[in-house]
Amino acid sequence: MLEVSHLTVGYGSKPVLKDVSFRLADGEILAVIGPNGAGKSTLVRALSGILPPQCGSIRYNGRDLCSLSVQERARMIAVVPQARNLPAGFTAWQVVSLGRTPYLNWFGQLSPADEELVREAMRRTDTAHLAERLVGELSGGELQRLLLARALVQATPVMLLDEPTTHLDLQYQIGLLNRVVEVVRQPISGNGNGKPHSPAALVVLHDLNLVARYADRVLLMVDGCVRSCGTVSDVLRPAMLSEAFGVPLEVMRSPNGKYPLVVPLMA
Ligand SMILES: Nc1ncnc2c1ncn2[C@@H]1O[C@H](COP(=O)(O)OP(=O)(O)OP(=O)(O)O)[C@@H](O)[C@H]1O
Repeated sequence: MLEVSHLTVGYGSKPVLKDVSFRLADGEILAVIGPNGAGKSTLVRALSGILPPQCGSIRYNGRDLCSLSVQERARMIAVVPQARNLPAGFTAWQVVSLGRTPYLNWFGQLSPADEELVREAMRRTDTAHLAERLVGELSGGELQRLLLARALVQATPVMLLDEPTTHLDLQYQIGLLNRVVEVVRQPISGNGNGKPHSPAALVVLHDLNLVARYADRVLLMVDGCVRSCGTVSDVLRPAMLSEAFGVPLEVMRSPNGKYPLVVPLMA
């Protein structure tokens, strides 16, 4: 269980996240939504350890993440970032292999088991055919899938994904989120003790209909604060969403009746 309590974080002394609290259970997908500038990426940066808390705490199973070494944290939290400053001269295989860095011995070489994990993650993310390609030659969508593969081989109990569908076409958006669901429900082992472990996934998403389809719970942020946190039907309410996003929105049922469908009301 990841527990964020009364977290206040900022750049310099000015707080951006203010008194943010929520929980994320193992095997759960929590979608973080909110308007531009609400603090979603700042939350990902804080959870990944880039920004230290000004107040409050971030704990996993009671352990304060701020007390961990860089290597310990890398075994705890994997990030699929929005920015892709990947070294252009690396092959796709090398980039995915970097996910095993926190587990490598002093010589820094992948074991046959590590290589098998890399192959499995590349199969699962439909990137196996790219293994020998240089990342500088790949499309945004291909890079996004590689970054998911890298996070998978890191085999951490918590995964943070910051707008992972941004550069993907509709087919790959659905494919990527299906894979996140698959990993959360049927994880791969590789965390050193050989036991598969269901990670918790926090996913920043802008598309509210993908949120409705894929999230177990939703965290709505406005102006650095938690406006609402709960199930999809608790949070995807027309009045609350319209106020948060500043446009009138209606929430209907999808044609198959299974999911809420968020529709902007155009004048
Ligand atoms: N490096 C930085 N230095 C100073 N302020 C920053 C920095 N990065 C973000 N901010 C500010 O923090 C606030 C929250 O930004 P953040 O990127 O977390 O929002 P967001 O919800 O992820 O937005 P978006 O949906 O546009 O990606 C904004 O006011 C932004 O200007």
